[in-house]
Amino acid sequence: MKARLILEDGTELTGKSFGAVRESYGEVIFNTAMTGYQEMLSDPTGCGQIVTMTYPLQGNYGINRDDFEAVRPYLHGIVAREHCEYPSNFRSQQTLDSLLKEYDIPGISEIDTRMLTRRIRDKGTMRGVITTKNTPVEEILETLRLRPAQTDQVSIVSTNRIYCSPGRGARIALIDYGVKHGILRELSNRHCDITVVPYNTPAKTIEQLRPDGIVLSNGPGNPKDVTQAVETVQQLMQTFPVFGIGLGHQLFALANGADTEKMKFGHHGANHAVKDVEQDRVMITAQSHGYTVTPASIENTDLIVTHLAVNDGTIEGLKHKTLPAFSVQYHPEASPGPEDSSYLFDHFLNIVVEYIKGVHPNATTR
Ligand SMILES: NC(=O)CC[C@H](N)C(=O)O
Repeated sequence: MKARLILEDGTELTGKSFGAVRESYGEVIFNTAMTGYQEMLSDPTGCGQIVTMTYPLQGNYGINRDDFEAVRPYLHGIVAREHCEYPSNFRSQQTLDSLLKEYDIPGISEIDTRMLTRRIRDKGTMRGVITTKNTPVEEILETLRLRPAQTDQVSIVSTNRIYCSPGRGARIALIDYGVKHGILRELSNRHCDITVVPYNTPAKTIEQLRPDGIVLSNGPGNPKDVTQAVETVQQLMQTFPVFGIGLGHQLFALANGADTEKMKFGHHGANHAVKDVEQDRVMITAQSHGYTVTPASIENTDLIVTHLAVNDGTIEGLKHKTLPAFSVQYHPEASPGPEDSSYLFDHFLNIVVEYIKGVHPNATTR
C-alpha cells in the first residue's frame, strides 16, 4: 500500500506502508546507528518522534524477546530506505512489521533517506505526518500548523507507581522519566537495590526510602516540560549522590540554575564521539537528544563541564563543584551502541560507597 511522509516545510515523499496503517504525527528526526532498530524503537526517549533511519536496510534480523528497552515501543513512526519482510537471525521471533502492527505504529519504506536526512540537517528538526490517506497536502500542512507541540511525553512513559528491583548492594532511587532497561541492567549487574519511582514523586517520599544514591533517568521531550522535577532534584542533591543521564542530565543542569535549549537537529545514533576533558580521552557513545545545556548559562553556577561532543562542541557532561553529583547527556548504558562509557556506573557507585561510609561509618555489608 502507498504511504506518504509530509513535512511541515511542504516536503512530500511517497513510499510504501509497513507496520500499522494509521495516520501519525510526530517530530521527524534522523538516527545514524547502523544496527539496533529494536532498542531504538522501544527507547521511551523516542515518544512523539518519527525516526528516519539513515542505515538503508531495516528489519533484516527481526525482533527478539530480549532486546526491548521498555515494555512497549512509544515511537510515532519509522522511516526506512528498505524494509525487510523476511528476517534471518537465530534470535528472531517476529518481524519488525508485525511488531509495529501490534503496537499501532506506522512505518514507511522506499524513501530516499539520504535526501531526507540532508533536508533535516539544513532546515532543522521538523514536524511531519505519515499517512496512507489521500488528503491534499495543503490540508495536512494546515492541520500540522494548528496542532500544538506535544508536552506530556514524560507522563506517558513514566511508571505510575513505585516498584522495586531488589538487590543486596547500594540502595538506588531511580527517578523514571522514561527509563531504558539498559540503565536498570547496569545497576542490577552491580547488585543495586533499585527502587523506581514515578517522575512526579516528591523529594520527601524519595527521602523516606532512605536511598544511598539517586539516578535521574533519560526521557522524552523538552526538560522544561517536567516542571516539578527541578525542585525535586534541587532538594535531593543537597543530601544524596546524584547521577543524571540524558533528560536527567538536563534536569540536573536546570536544578543548578543553568539553561537548556533546542538543538537544530540533535544527536541520535550509536556512533557519537565524546571527549572526557578531565581525562583527555575520547569515547564513542550512544546518544538520543534534541535539547542541550546552553554553554553560557553554566558561568554563574556551581557546575563544571566534564564532557564535550567532538563533532559540534556541545556539552555532554557536567559535575557539581562541591556536591557528589554529576551527569552525562549521552547514554552510558548504550543499548544499542558501544559500551565505552559503562565505567560511569562504577564511578557513581564508588561515590555512593563513600557516601555510605560518611553516613554509616561501621557499614560492612556493601
Ligand atoms: N537522551 C535523553 O534522555 C533525551 C533528553 C531529551 N528528551 C532531549 O531530547 O534532549
